[in-house]
Amino acid sequence: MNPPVVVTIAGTDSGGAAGIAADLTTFAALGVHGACVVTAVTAQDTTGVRAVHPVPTQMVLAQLDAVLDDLPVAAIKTGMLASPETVVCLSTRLRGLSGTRPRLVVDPVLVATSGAVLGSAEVVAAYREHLLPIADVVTPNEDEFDALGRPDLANVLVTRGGDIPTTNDHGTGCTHSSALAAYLAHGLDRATAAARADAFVARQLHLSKDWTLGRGRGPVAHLHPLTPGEIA
Ligand SMILES: Nc1ncnc2c1ncn2[C@@H]1O[C@H](COP(=O)(O)OP(=O)(O)O)[C@@H](O)[C@H]1O
Ligand SMILES: Cc1ncc(COP(=O)(O)O)c(N)n1
Repeated sequence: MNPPVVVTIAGTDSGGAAGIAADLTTFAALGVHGACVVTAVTAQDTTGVRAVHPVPTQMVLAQLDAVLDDLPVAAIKTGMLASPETVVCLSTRLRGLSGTRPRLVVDPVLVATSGAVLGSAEVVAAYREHLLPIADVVTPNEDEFDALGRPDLANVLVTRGGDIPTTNDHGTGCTHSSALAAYLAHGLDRATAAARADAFVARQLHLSKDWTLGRGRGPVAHLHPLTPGEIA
């Protein structure tokens, strides 16, 4: 039987903690086929974001069209969108989809765990006007919820850390929204999918809580360890 297909529309993180790396590894863990549309390349590590190179909006749309024209997409997750043009054009493309619309999870990546601002005021305005209204679920953290002007919308699910003591939490927001999209693609309702996504992130945070990778906020684990004999 075919696995459900989920697309992430997001940026890369050279440190492998957040963005596309987090999304595709989460999809693989949760039994969905992951496709990816890259919106920006970041030079980033556990201590912060050094540089951002946005992918031109036409190239973002070309990637998305290639996926949507060929694969039966059950769900889409958006992460870092990098430019207001990308937010607006993407929203128009998604709104115009015919047939059964994929479930849409919008993680409005505006502030990184390191504190770096990843979305300008123009990006915020474009989210509010174009993307939030068509999402099934929007998953801002507290800072992003504030940046968006605390929208009073039924589809907004504000995420708030948790009680696992760890500094290895870089990539948790991406992992959480990807897990939510994967569970929706499997057909779960929103409340169940959200609860399962919380549990999935907690499991991964447990795996990485004692790691000492990098000098800053280390990565949440993307591993799903096989037994030692299966690995090497
Ligand atoms: N320390 C933690 N303990 C348990 N769960 C956590 C922790 N940090 C994050 N999570 C889980 O990850 C989700 C996203 O976390 P959040 O800190 O809001 O993400 P980000 O700030 O990276 O966007 C939370 O809703 C929660 O389910
Ligand atoms: C490319 C990219 N996408 C998203 C995030 C946010 O992730 P986090 O909130 O865990 O820093 C990030 N730092 N980089």
